[in-house]
Amino acid sequence: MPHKTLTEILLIDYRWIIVVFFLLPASFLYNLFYSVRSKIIFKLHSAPKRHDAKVAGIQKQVRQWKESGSKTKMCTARPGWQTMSFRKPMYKKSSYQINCNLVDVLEVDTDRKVVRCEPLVSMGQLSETLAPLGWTIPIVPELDDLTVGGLVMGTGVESSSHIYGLFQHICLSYELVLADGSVVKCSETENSDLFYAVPWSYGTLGLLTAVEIKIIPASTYIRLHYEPVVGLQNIVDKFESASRDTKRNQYVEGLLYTLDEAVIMTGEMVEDSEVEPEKINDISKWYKPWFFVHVRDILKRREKTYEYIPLREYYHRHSRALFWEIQDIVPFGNNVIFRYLFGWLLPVKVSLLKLTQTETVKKLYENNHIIQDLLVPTSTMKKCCEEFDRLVNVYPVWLCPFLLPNNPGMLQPAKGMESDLYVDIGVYGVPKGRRFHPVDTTRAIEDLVEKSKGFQMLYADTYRSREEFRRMFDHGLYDKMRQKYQCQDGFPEVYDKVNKNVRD
Ligand SMILES: Cc1cc2nc3c(=O)[nH]c(=O)nc-3n(C[C@H](O)[C@H](O)[C@H](O)COP(=O)(O)OP(=O)(O)OC[C@H]3O[C@@H](n4cnc5c(N)ncnc54)[C@H](O)[C@@H]3O)c2cc1C
Ligand SMILES: NC(=O)C1=CN([C@@H]2O[C@H](COP(=O)(O)OP(=O)(O)OC[C@H]3O[C@@H](n4cnc5c(N)ncnc54)[C@H](OP(=O)(O)O)[C@@H]3O)[C@@H](O)[C@H]2O)C=CC1
Ligand SMILES: CC(C)=CCC[C@@H](C)[C@H]1CC[C@H]2C3=C(CC[C@]12C)[C@@]1(C)CC[C@H](O)C[C@@H]1CC3
Repeated sequence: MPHKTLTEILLIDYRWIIVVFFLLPASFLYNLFYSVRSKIIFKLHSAPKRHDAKVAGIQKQVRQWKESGSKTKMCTARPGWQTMSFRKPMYKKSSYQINCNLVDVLEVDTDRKVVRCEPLVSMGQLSETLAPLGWTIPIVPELDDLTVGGLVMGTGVESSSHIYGLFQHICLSYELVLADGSVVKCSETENSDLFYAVPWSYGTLGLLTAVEIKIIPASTYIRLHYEPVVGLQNIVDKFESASRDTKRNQYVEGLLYTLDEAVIMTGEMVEDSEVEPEKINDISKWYKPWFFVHVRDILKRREKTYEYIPLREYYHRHSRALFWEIQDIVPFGNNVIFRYLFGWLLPVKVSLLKLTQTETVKKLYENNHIIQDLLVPTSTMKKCCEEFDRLVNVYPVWLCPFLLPNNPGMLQPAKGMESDLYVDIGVYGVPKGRRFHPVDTTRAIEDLVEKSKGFQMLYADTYRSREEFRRMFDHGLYDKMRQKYQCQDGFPEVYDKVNKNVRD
């Protein structure tokens, strides 16, 4: 690397100074402000009254776009640095941006078992609203700042997905503003073709304005069992059998620490009366070790054990360490002194990290880092883990099972007519293999995923060509919906929003 300036040294080698002294306090204040605001708005019940006016505002903007000659395509005005992806979308600059300031939980209907919310509601905000009422959505993707809109239009997966499927599968209806400015509601029974086409459409069929999501009763604690397993075949067998045992295991997750060693975690909600107080672990308390370190210690001790974790803390267990990505930015972040002094300021907001990363840091990540989630049938899990080990050799690896039902839409299960059990293999970190090349290696991984009849999560870089992309994702229904709702002028195709050339 050429000679670095003092500013570069500060921004790359000592990025933690910026993070610890500026970004952490800023994240804390930001979260505090919005948490208080969200509570007040929810208590006042003012959001539902304002929702229709806000939707009318979006319709007005779409009509203005039409009147201005529909020259460029539309997208939301949410700035690229705020999104939960390593990249900034470049198409935003040249698109007609529609301001969708829809940030509130609208209604919790415990009779119908539904929560209705606006698309910018975050997972942290939603779990914080529902938990005190004794309810939860069945799948809570773990990073606090993931939004309902992003998870519907992209996808969401969590350790309860082996029962409930992906985030789209717990959604009951969507309200959208279409390219002609009209508002439409779709569900399994109303405009069902549109309902099935919306997930993975990345805002290219319409602008999402509200989502109804199923809710289930929530306990205060979950009992989490940790089982260290040695040998890849044993790991795969244990993971698969745990995932298929949906009666016993409400939550299943694996952390693979080497190709041969993993901890498989299974959990269930428990009544307060079942909780053994001496076995409670408040894992998100500021002085506690990061979750993946806690689990690694259990692996080192080869200790089969269990503990009781407050439900919200379990849901957001990977937020504080951004899975394990924060260790590259604040290497001493898990040190006990740091945790006691600054731990309470975590998690740092991904959006602020993105906003303050310099071009050099971005290039460093681009060339020496991988962030990918590969969704493959569990029958191919062993082969995929072996190949990812050969290609990138990054650990820990996140293993999260999910059920893929045979619904119409972009994702078709490998087995054709039947729903299938899949696994999300998440590789995040610095590849140790000397052979790593950002494009060639990612393409090799993508080829393997395609051969395995799997899918790539699209918040991450994709180097597929348009044809390869269309082979991975079934565009049959999507193309029909784009025609039916005259999207050609209004919105780009999914590929034109997610391919590497339109992301910086
Ligand atoms: C662009 C953008 C715009 C937004 N606009 C709005 C808006 O206008 N209105 C709005 O309401 N929200 C908005 N949000 C969402 C908001 O900023 C936050 O993401 C959200 O409110 C944070 O909620 P949280 O309490 O879960 O987060 P945190 O800051 O993590 O938590 C707050 C409190 O919960 C505790 N806590 C954290 N994790 C756990 C856990 N696992 N278990 C138990 N306790 C825990 C903490 O100790 C803390 O006391 C916006 C987000 C974005 C990205
Ligand atoms: N556990 C998990 O499941 C995790 C999931 N993720 C991924 O992160 C992404 C979500 O991140 P987040 O920051 O919340 O979302 P983003 O802002 O990244 O939005 C994702 C896509 O959804 C579109 N979109 C969002 N809101 C609307 C709306 N109201 N109307 C129309 N289109 C909309 C965006 O369109 P536009 O470009 O026009 O704004 C964009 O194409 C998903 O892709 C998800 O798969 C990441 C980490 C963990
Ligand atoms: C559980 C699933 C499905 C995905 C988890 C993905 C996360 C690990 C990544 C999503 C966005 C990523 C970003 C970073 C680290 C990894 C993620 C949190 C950075 C914070 C890394 C440092 C850069 O400077 C900014 C990145 C922003 C996005």
